[in-house]
Amino acid sequence: MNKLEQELSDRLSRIGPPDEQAVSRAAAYLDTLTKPPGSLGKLETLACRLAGITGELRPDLSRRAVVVMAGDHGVCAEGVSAFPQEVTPQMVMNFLAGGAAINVLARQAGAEVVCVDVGVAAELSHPRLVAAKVRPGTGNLAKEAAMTREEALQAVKAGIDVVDRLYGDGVRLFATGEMGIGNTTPSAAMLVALTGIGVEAAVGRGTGVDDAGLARKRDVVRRALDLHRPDASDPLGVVAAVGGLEIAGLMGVVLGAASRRCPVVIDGFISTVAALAAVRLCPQAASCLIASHRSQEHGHAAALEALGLSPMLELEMRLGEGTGAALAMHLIDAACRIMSEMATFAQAGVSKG
Ligand SMILES: Cc1cc2ncn([C@H]3O[C@H](COP(=O)(O)O)[C@@H](O)[C@H]3O)c2cc1C
Ligand SMILES: O=C(O)c1cccnc1
Repeated sequence: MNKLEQELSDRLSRIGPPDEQAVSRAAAYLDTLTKPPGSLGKLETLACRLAGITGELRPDLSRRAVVVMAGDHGVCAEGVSAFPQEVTPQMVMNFLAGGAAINVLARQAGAEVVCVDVGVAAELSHPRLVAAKVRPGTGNLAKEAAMTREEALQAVKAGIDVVDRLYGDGVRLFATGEMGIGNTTPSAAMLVALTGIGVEAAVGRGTGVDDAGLARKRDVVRRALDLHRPDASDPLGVVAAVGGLEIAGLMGVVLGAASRRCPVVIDGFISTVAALAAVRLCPQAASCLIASHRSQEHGHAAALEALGLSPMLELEMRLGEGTGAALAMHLIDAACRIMSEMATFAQAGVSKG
């Protein structure tokens, strides 16, 4: 085992199961509040999950960050996106200027946006950009490996490092976001490799490719899987062969947050595939995941199902960047406020049934 593998393995060994006692205490407390038992539905489930993750009934999740991992994709050469690759760095600059959808929705949710260059093809420099470029874009996965295993490990580490630094600053709630033109194609390839579902079920239109573009994407995914034959039991090998640098970075965000017992809100298709790969690497990490929404991207429902997650929102969104996750933070706030502000039957003098 080399140094990075050893470091990752040490980190994974720190990821534990949810605190079942805290879950039971939260569930019992919810039943003392002035409402029929269970009547707040998924908000109650969420309050219990937050207790299980953090070990606290009323965790302080006021410091929060959306980590937007950015990377480029060699597979864009196959014509798999409706947009050109230069949009990736352009959008990164938009994130840093505060003008993208994720900036708006994160501001509304009280979250900072932390943008990480883990593999943008162009050279970028900005005081607020986290510079962690592993390589300038992946290889074209239809013809060669997206990256080496060592590079995948470096990208995972970049995600863990960002979480560590933010945790040190007091951040206790994380969300996954990404930017990388072409990234629905490697995400679909990873989903097929990890779950065995059909290519048709995994590949969707991403930014909005037409029927010919969709057929090209499916063909590319088939060719890539034929070429690399990734092993589902080796998630690092899967992300290295047919994944993306920002996807590996998001695996690190999930694993880093789980190792700190912090909830991590999962956004759309790409983020969910990254979370699935992280959970395949470390099944215990599943307990820290909060699914935000179901995106319109064709394979997202299957990815959520593979994780056994039920999303809170269905807003017909298909953007990524962490936008659905930022919106779900409002529901996390709602669940926390229920636990701290609602009166009990005894306090309010309301008769229990
Ligand atoms: C302006 C713009 C902003 C975006 N923000 C996120 N994405 C989303 O679209 C890309 C994935 O779709 P595909 O695989 O079809 O390229 C990713 O960058 C994803 O984050 C965007 C896409 C565009 C064009
Ligand atoms: O579900 C997503 O996150 C998504 C869908 C399409 C394009 N980009 C992201």
